[in-house]
Amino acid sequence: MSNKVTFDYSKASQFISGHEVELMKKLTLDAKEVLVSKTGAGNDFLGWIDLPVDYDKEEFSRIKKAAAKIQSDSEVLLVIGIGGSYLGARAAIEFLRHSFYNSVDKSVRKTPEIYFVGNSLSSTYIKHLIEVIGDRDFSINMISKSGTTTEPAIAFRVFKEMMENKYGKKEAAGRIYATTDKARGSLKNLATEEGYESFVVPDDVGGRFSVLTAVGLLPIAVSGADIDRLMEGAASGRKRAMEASFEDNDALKYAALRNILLRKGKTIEVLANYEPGVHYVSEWWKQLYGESEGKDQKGIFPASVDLTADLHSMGQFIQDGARTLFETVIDIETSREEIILGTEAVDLDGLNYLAGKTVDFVNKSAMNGTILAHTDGNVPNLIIHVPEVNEFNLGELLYFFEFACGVSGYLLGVNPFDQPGVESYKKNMFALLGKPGYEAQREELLKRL
Ligand SMILES: O=P(O)(O)OC[C@H]1O[C@](O)(CO)[C@@H](O)[C@@H]1O
Repeated sequence: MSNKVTFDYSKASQFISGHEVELMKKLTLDAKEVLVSKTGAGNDFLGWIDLPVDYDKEEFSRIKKAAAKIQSDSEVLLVIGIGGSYLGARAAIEFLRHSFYNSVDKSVRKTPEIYFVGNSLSSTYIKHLIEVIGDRDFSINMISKSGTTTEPAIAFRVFKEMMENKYGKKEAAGRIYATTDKARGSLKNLATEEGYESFVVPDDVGGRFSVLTAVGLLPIAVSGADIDRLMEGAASGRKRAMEASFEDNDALKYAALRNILLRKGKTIEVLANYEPGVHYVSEWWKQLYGESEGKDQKGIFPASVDLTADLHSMGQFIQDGARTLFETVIDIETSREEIILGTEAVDLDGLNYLAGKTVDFVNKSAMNGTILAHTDGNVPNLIIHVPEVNEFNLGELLYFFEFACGVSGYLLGVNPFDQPGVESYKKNMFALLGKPGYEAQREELLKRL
């Protein structure tokens, strides 16, 4: 067992031969060169590559100070944001902290409850969250790179009003933290006008690559996780991705393997986990790969399953449905907690054969059995081994996925750093809402409804 996050395609050997990897190696190394020399499409959005070793130290220490203040004066933190301004923080907190973070006793958690909002337009969700906050002290971290995204802007309007009613405008301003562009956008203007403490999403870091900026770091720090170790892990992931030869370079091999499989008709990648705490890492990964690669009528559709739960729902399809899938399993090698099964005097549930074994042994047996079953069902299985759950390993894992994504996008022949397709629904929504400037589209759409 390695003490690093590693990529393993040994279980896919019946689907991919050595010479295919050899042929893809050259293309992959070329794609890596395009990425690191910053000569490819979207090269003005490559600030994430060096972030783990070259970040704003002054801002990093302000993030820690702000986190300490929120921990000391708030029972609840609201994190308002969507997509890349939401998923990284949630992924990290759910991965690193208690499975029942918000409901476990404060003496165990020791930090504020953290709720995410502004990632839907549900008035029910917002109203219920207002009830959860009740009359407790709270702070807001409003996150939007553009500063104009509708979902978080709507939530912010509601919770800003709630906060100003509770504390008055001046004290409320001291409880609102804005993470946005350094100069542009309505959120930046509002923050300057109202005097909110502000953190920057660098111009050259796109939303889905921003988890290691203040976007992710402030909420993660409030949760009590160690952001220094997170950055150290990412720096280690960066060193390996930038410097290792192809044979020792897990990020490059992952990019190569998924593109070999795509060219064999495997157009869907299912990211599978066996730990509920990994669920939001998959959600973050789906945006990373979906927005980066799904364009020009190309790409691998990123899907995810939480196992073993989904073996009892989606398992049938993975085993036996259309053979357009490959699976990438995130294997958390060492469970954070251990439960040893006891012996029953009368073996009514028939589980005495497992007495003395750990629940994680059962989980790993399910995982290993499933990898073989799905492989037998002609679903190539790739595996990412994570030795244990900690900040360092998460940093390595996040960077591994980001670097592989950039390389994979260039292998596919797309610009991995834009997302033109997300504008279409926005235009229609603005037209239907009656936003000034959208009058002509509104008439057209109303006729079609
Ligand atoms: O941080 P912002 O500008 O609110 O954007 C949130 C998300 O919305 C998108 O722009 C898509 O509309 C994503 O790329 C981004 O992560």
